[in-house]
Amino acid sequence: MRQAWRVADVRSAEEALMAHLPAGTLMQRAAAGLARRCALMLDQRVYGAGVTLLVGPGNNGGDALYAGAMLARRGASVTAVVLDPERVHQAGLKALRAAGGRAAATPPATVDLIVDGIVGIGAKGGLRSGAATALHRTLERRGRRGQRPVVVAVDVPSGVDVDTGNVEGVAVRADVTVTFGCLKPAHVVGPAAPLAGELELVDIGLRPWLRTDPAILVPDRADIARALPKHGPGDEKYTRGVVGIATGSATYPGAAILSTWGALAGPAGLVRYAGSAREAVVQAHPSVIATDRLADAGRVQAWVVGSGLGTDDAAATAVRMVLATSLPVVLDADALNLLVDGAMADLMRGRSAPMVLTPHDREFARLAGEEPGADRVGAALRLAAHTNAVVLLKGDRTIVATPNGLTYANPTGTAALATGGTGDVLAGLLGSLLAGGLRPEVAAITAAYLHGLAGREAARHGPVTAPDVAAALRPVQAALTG
Ligand SMILES: NC(=O)C1=CN([C@@H]2O[C@H](COP(=O)(O)OP(=O)(O)OC[C@H]3O[C@@H](n4cnc5c(N)ncnc54)[C@H](OP(=O)(O)O)[C@@H]3O)[C@@H](O)[C@H]2O)[C@@H](O)CC1
Ligand SMILES: Nc1ncnc2c1ncn2[C@@H]1O[C@H](COP(=O)(O)OP(=O)(O)O)[C@@H](O)[C@H]1O
Ligand SMILES: [K+]
Repeated sequence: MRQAWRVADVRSAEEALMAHLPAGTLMQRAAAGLARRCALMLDQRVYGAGVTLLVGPGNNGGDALYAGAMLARRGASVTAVVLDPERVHQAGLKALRAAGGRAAATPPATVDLIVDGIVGIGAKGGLRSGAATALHRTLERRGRRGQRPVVVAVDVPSGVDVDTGNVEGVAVRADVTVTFGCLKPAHVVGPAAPLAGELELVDIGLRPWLRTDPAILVPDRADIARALPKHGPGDEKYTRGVVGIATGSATYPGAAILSTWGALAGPAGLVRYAGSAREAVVQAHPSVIATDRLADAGRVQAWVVGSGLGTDDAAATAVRMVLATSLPVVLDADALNLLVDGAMADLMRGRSAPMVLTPHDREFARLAGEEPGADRVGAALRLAAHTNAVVLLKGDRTIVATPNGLTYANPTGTAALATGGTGDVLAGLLGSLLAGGLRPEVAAITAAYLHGLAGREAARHGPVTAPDVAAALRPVQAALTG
C-alpha cells in the first residue's frame, strides 16, 4: 500500500528530522536522488547534454540547483533560468556556478532535459505569469537530436495544489516526478495526479518522523490480490456469499444486465436479481436467479440498489426495503437521487449495517448540496461522515472515504471508462465483494481497482463499451491472482 501525507505533516516531520542532522543534509539527499534520475532520463549520456533548470525562489529551486551542479560535474551543459534572482537559493546557485553551470534569463537553444524546480510543497495556486512564460519558452526548445525535451519535476509538478491535487491554471506536465520522503496527495488524486508522470520516491530518512495515519492510501496489485476472497475445497455457493441486485427496470433493462454482469465477475457464489427487468436478465445471464419482486428474492448477504431503477414509487419502495434490512448495501445512481428525500436519508443514517454510496460528481452534488469542488478527498470525507456510509466518489482517480476518516485513491483509472453503463458494472462487482465478506471500504477500493484494470484491458482492443469492461473483469483478476 502506498501512502501520501499532506504538506503540514511533511513540514513537521522534516523539522523533527532536521533537528538531528547538520544543516543542508536533506537537500543534499534530495538533490542526489534527483540528479541520479535525471541521468537515467538522459540514458546516462550526461556529457554534453543540454539541461535547463527552471528555478523558483524556494528550496524546490535549491534542489534543482544542487542536482544541476552534480550533472554539470559530469559534463552536462547546465543553464539555470532563475525566476526571481533576488530570492534564489544562493548557496545552490554558487554550487552550480562552481561546477561550470550558468544562470540566464532565457533558456539556451538546445534543451534535452528540463528540471522543474519552480515550486514544490510551498505552492499557492497555479503558476504565476513569469513562471508560466519561462516554462512555455523552454518547452518550445528541442534537444540534441531535435527531440522534445524530457521534463523532470522536482517533488511535485509546479502549479498543482499539493494537498488537494487540484489544478488552477497553468501547471507543469512531467514525464517523471522525483519526490522526497513520501508521496503527497497531488501525486495520487485530482487532475494533478496524471501530471506527475512516473513517480520516483527518494528516501531522505523522513519516514520514521511522519505521523502514523497518512492522508491517503493507494493500493497496489498485491494489496488487491490479498483482499480478494480465496476459495477452498470446502466452499459451496452459499458460503461464498449471495448478492442481491435490485437495479434496472422494464424501461432500462440494460442497467440490470450490466450490474448482474459485474456481480457475476465477483467472488459471490450466487447472484439473485429482483425487479421488472427479470426476463432480460435471465436471458443474458442464465445462472442468475430472478424474481419480479424484492420481497420474493430469497436470502442474500448484500444488496445493490439503484441504477436504471427510476425514481417512481416502485423504485422508492425497493430502496426503502433494502435499507430496512440489516445487510450491507450498495446505493448507486437512482437510489442516490432518492436519498435526497429527508425520510429516506433518515432511514439510511439510522442503519448500522455497512453501506457504500457510489456517486459521480452530479449525484454527489445533489446528495451533498455542494459540488465536490477542488478538494475531492475532503468532500468525500464530509459526505461519508454525514451519511455514516462509505463514499466511493467516481472519477479518473476514484476516491473511497469512510465515516471515520480513512481515504483510499484508486490508481488504475482510465478515461476509457467514461462511457455509459460502466458504473452499473462497478456497482454489481462491489456488491459481490460485499457479499463475499469484504469490509465496505476494502470492497469499494477493490472494485474500483479491478474496474480500472478491466477498463484498461478493454481499451487495448479498441473503443470501450460497458459490456467490454464487464467481460474483462474476470481475465484481469486471473492475471492478478495467478
Ligand atoms: N520537506 C522536506 O522534507 C524537504 C523539502 N525539500 C524541498 O523543499 C521544497 C519546499 O521548499 P519551500 O518551503 O522553500 O517552498 P517552495 O516549494 O520552494 O516554494 C516556495 C516559493 O515559491 C513561490 N511560489 C508559491 N506558489 C507559486 C506559484 N504558484 N507560482 C510561482 N511561484 C510560487 C513562493 O513565493 P512567495 O509566495 O513567497 O512569493 C515561495 O517563495 C520541497 O518541495 C522540496 O523540493 C528538499 O530540499 C528536502 C527535504
Ligand atoms: N475521465 C475519466 N477517467 C477515468 N474514469 C472515468 C472517467 N469518467 C468516468 N470514469 C469512470 O467511469 C465510471 C462511470 O460511472 P457512471 O458515471 O456511474 O456511469 P454510468 O451511470 O453510465 O454507468 C466510473 O467508474 C468512473 O470512475
Ligand atoms: K516542482
